[in-house]
Amino acid sequence: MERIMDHLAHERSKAQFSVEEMKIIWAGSLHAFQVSDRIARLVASDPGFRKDNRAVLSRKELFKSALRKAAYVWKRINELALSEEEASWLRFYVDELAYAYIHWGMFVPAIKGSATEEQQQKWLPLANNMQIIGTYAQTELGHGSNVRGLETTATFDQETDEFIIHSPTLTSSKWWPGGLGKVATHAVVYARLITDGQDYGVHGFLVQIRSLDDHFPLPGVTVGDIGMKFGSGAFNSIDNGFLRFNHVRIPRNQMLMKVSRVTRQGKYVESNVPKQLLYGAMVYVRQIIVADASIALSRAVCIATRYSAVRRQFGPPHEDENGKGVETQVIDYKTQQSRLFPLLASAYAFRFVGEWLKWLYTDLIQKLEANDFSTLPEAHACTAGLKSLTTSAAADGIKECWKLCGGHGYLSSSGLPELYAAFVPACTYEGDNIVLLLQVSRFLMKTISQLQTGKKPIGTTAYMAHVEHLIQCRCTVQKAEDWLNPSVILEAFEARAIRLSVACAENLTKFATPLQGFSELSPDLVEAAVAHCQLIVVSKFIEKLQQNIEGNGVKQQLETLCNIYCLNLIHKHLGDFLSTGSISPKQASLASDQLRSRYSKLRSNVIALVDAFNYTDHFLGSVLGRYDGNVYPKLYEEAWKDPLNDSIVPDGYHEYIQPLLKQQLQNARL
Ligand SMILES: CCCCC/C=C\C/C=C\C/C=C\CCCCC(=O)SCCNC(=O)CCNC(=O)[C@H](O)C(C)(C)COP(=O)(O)OP(=O)(O)OC[C@H]1O[C@@H](n2cnc3c(N)ncnc32)[C@H](O)[C@@H]1OP(=O)(O)O
Ligand SMILES: Cc1cc2nc3c(=O)[nH]c(=O)nc-3n(C[C@H](O)[C@H](O)[C@H](O)COP(=O)(O)OP(=O)(O)OC[C@H]3O[C@@H](n4cnc5c(N)ncnc54)[C@H](O)[C@@H]3O)c2cc1C
Repeated sequence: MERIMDHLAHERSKAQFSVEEMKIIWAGSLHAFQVSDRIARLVASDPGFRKDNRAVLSRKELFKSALRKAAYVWKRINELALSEEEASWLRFYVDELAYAYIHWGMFVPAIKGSATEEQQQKWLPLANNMQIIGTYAQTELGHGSNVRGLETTATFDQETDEFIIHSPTLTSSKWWPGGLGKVATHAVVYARLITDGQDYGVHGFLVQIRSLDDHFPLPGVTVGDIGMKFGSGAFNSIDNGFLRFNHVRIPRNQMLMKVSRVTRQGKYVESNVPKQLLYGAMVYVRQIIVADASIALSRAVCIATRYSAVRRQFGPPHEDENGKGVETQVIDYKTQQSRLFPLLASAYAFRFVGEWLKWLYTDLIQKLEANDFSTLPEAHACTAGLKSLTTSAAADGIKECWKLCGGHGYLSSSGLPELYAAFVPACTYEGDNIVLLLQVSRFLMKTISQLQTGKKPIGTTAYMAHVEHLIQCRCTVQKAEDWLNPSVILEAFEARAIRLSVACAENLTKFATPLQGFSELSPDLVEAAVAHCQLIVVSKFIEKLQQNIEGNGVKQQLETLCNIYCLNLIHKHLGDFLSTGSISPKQASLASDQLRSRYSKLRSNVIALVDAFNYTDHFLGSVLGRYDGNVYPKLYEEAWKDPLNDSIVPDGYHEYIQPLLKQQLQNARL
């Protein structure tokens, strides 16, 4: 036991940089670090937030436990008079999915984004004080990605000055909204607005669905839970629900009227803001999900890295600090490094691009307030594309981390199966990842076509202004060290991205209609979108390194991580880089040489680099990822806690095992 604890301490002593300074870089600022650190400790030390083994709880127990914690969170927020920032850290570290995620993450933002000032004044205090609990009811049984295809109707009745909300078919039943099944009292419902016999498409409506007295559904409302989801704990603490309306009436002023409104006379009036602002809550949440992807991936990487330093298999006998013969730490196997270190680098890369995206979103909101809608298409493309890229990579990365831990990774007590099950739906919710990449490609094709009209591309597409150079430039790498030059890396990624996009644009012209072309070429368009999004991540990582980064050795570690992130992408997408002529086979081979050498450089720092995430053992929830590396005794202890070990002889022995054994013994004696 002592030996293992000493082992991680030895790993930490090898770090070539200041972990405390890196913690601040990871958190984003000294202030962010201090607040999150304080709240993380507060949560970890409060028995009310203890994490039971969720995998062994029944659905009802799990759900009730999430309700209890959500209520306790609210109590502590009020008792401690926490600020909004502190409250969201508290919810984050409690780490139990519950209705509050949708209430705060989607219901409140939808009201803020789509309601008029007057409507906000009425509804926000109710929501902020939790006098009502809301959900976001957009998806239907028959329609998820295709929002324009939603079937629920909101028909204006001029006589009573009301909208009649109705589910005309089974497929129009709302299906999936979190917190809807058993908790929410209200919902922002997306429905087709019909007035004067005309269908004006999908709009948002605030609808009360349950009584605030006895919690029963209101007349005309049928509501329930959609059933168990993948993974034993994970998302099953949330009541994703179904919802059907039978001519439910709401006052006219419960239509969210910032984008357009219906007058007392039933006239549909558009405002001067683009209709896409109705989708504002999705842009907001996609941006948060990118940050969430870096957190989910970094949790898994932290577990796999610490465990890989503890776990020993094979190898020439080494001597430990006490001169005792020991096997090789699995982290020293080059295969382990080539699977693990790019994930560590990705966690950092996603953190920085998430930080930038938060800035882009804040900037968008400021511009929207000043009636400047010019950056909305780019914000949509960036949030959609980066949500897709980072969640797909994080979900795959978490799964890889579990395999990196061998058999023990498959145990619930490793924390990895639940982390995976809880995170993998991020590839689907808030927009299916492929559908979102197709949105990015549409934006890219539009940008390329506008180049011919002389319109200057801005923001993340600014590189497209150099199309002529990027189409024909040759990569200048001659030796492996040349790959450490950021401008060389950037140009290779820009060349690959633009060449894939231009090829798509040229191929699209070969089809009878753009629609047909988009359909036939969609796999290529998705690849072009991925290349563009990877370029954004790469360029934001490089930009981060150009900032003033303080702390002993911190910048050097980030440079190594950035190199690993970029070179590993080249390695993984070699087909793209070679087929577009962005690099040559010889340069590809030099990139691989450089990548190997970066792994060696990083090796002695990896434990400290995961320590910089500053995750408490409570938050990590993993025996394998414990800070002290005391894995084996704790695994043994956890095994004893399994309900099957409550009794020596299992329930069922007398019914099923004993008679069987007896019968077989008798048969043998005969
Ligand atoms: C909730 C808390 C979050 C915190 C996260 C943290 C932790 C996570 C933990 C737990 C998470 C818990 C819960 C998860 C919640 C999940 C909630 C949901 O899933 S809500 C439902 C989300 N649904 C979708 O995302 C549907 C996806 N589909 C769409 O978004 C759209 O329909 C579309 C595919 C993008 C558009 O298709 P279409 O081609 O029909 O486009 P139009 O509608 O005609 O649009 C035309 C025009 O508008 C542009 N545009 C589209 N979307 C947007 C947008 N959001 N913003 C700005 N602009 C947009 C589009 O590009 C077109 O432009 P143009 O080409 O110029 O005409
Ligand atoms: C855990 C979880 C929580 C959720 N929470 C909420 C919530 O709170 N509120 C809410 O309203 N919704 C919620 N959703 C629903 C979610 O937003 C939808 O599932 C999502 O938008 C995808 O839609 P879909 O399920 O209809 O998939 P589909 O669109 O049916 O996708 C199925 C397949 O078709 C492909 N596909 C679809 N369209 C195209 C296309 N045009 N081109 C190429 N391929 C295509 C997709 O790539 C995918 O492979 C939640 C979902 C999950 C899993």
